[in-house]
Amino acid sequence: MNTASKIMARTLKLALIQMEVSAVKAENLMRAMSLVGEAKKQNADVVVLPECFNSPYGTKHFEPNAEEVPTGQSCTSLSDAAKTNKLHLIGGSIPERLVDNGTAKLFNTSTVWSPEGTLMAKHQKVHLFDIDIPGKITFKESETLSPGRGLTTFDIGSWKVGLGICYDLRFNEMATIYRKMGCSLLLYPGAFNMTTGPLHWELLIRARAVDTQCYVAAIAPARTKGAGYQSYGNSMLVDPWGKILCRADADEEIIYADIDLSTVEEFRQQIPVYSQRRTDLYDTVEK
Ligand SMILES: O=C(O)CCC(=O)C(=O)O
Repeated sequence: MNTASKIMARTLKLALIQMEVSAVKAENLMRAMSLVGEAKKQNADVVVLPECFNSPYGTKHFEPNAEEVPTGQSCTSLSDAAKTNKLHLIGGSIPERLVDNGTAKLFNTSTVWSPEGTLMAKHQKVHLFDIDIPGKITFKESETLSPGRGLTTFDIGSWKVGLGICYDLRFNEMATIYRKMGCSLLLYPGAFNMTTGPLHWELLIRARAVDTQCYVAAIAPARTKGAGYQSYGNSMLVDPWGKILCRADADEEIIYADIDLSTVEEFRQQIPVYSQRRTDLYDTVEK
């Protein structure tokens, strides 16, 4: 996109990078940057990395890999990659260290970079992943992370984009509010696991798409043999009809799809559920 068309772009080519993540941060950063370069060669306008792309996903990895935003090493790499390749880059997520009222806290944070390399937005995961399925998976992000306190949108061309991280995908109220704020595309870097992934990942992504009448993309790390947390993978992009436009399997892969604002507008016109809502009987509160 040139500068003029960027302002009004109604179609975008998205690249979702389902990358393999190792325990070595420098390796992950190099790998991410090289995959962003590969996506650029395929003419991607918007590139999205997975949740926790700079370190393995797991509570013991958050503190040693945490960085300040936007001055840390991972943000510097993301800014450079966006600027070098002249594209919008959503930096999956990283563990963020932030001193809040004199107390150091950690967040699971996604950063958004403009083609000039500037930080456009950051989203701190709002809903922490605390679950307990006996004999299957127990995970408590809140042991080490603090929850974000706000929702996050940003604009690319004519698109308003709503951002969430992984467990945020389960909360339809958040997606509904993004729709009410004018979003047409929702992005969820995420890393579902082998218990919840097979049953819920596709179901939730398609449900959020049909409910909000938005394009929805979810971007996972590749599944790595021997890793403590087995990512389900299966990154995908779904259109407002709930149709899967592209989908990865478990391994490292970049998947691509074109999105068009006309599809959003037509679907909303043809099945106009938003104007048919009985807000006299119910509503989603937007504070
Ligand atoms: O909701 C799930 O099943 C998985 C969520 C998750 O892995 C996360 O929030 O990082």
